[in-house]
Amino acid sequence: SLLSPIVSCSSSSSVRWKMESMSYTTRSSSSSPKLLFRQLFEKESSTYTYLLADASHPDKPALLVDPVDRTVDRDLSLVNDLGLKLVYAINTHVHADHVTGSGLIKTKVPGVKSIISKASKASADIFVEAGDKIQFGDLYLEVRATPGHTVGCVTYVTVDGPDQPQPRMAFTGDTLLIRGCGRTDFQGGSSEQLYESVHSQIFTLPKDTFIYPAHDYKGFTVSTVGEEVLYNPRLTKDEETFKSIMENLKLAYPKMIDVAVPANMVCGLQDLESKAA
Ligand SMILES: N[C@@H](CCC(=O)N[C@@H](CSS)C(=O)NCC(=O)O)C(=O)O
Repeated sequence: SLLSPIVSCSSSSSVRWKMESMSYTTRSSSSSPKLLFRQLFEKESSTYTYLLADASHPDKPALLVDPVDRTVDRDLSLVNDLGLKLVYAINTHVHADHVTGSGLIKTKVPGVKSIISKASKASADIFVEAGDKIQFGDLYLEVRATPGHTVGCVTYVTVDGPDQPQPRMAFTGDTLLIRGCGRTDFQGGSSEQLYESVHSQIFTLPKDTFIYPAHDYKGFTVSTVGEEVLYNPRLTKDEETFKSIMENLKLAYPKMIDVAVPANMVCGLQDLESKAA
C-alpha cells in the first residue's frame, strides 16, 4: 500500500533493495510525523537545494534534494545545527550547470546514500524509477518520471496520506520552473516529452500542491500546481506552440556544462577522483 513500511527502490545491482533494513529507532509515541523543511539557495547557479526531515522521529532522518558542491558545508552545518541524521543525497537529474554535492557529502558524512534515477545512467548508491517511494522516518517521497529536460529527469512528490504533509509538495527539478520550464536542447532533451511529463505527472496533482523547482532566475521561491496551470507562459499553450517557444529560446549553453555533466555522471566526484589519481 501507499504507506507500507517497506519501501523499495531498484538498486545498482538490479536487486530490489528494501529500505526496511535501515536501522531506525522505533517511534515510541503515536504522534504523526512532522516535516521539517528548508529551502536553500546557491547563487552562482541559481539552484535551490531542499532539506527535508521527519522531525518527530527519534532519529530525525533527513534528506537533501539537489545539493550543490559549493554549498555542501553550509548545508551540512544546518543539518548538524538542527540535530538531524542525513540519510540520503538525492538528485532530480544530471545537472548541466553546477556540480552536485552528493559525492562530496558522502565523503564527509559516512553512511549517506546517493539517489538518482535509473534512466539517468549516472552512478549512485540507489537508482529509482516511477512509483518507487523514498522513506525517511515516517515520511515518503514518491518518484514520478518526468523526462524532457533530460532523459532521466524525475520529480519527487510527497505522498497522499493521513499523516503526510498537506498540501503536497513536488520537487520538480528543471522539468517545471516557476512560470517556466527546463530547456530541452541537450542531454537527450525533448520538448514533446517535457510537455507530456508536465501535463500527465505534475498538472494532474491537486491544485494546492506546492511546486519547488531546482532553479529560479527571477526571484520566485515557490508556486502551486493551480498557479502554473493558469499562468505558466509556456505550458499553458498547446503542444505545437510550446514546441515553437522551446525551439526559439536562444539560450547560451550553461557555462559549466563541459565540467558539470561528466562530473555529475559520477556523483560529482570526477574532480576528486582525478585529484586522488
Ligand atoms: N546561464 C546559466 C544557465 C541557464 C540555463 O540554461 N538554465 C537551464 C537549467 S540549468 S541546465 C534551463 O533549463 N533554463 C530554462 C530557462 O528558460 O531559462 C549558466 O550559464 O549556468
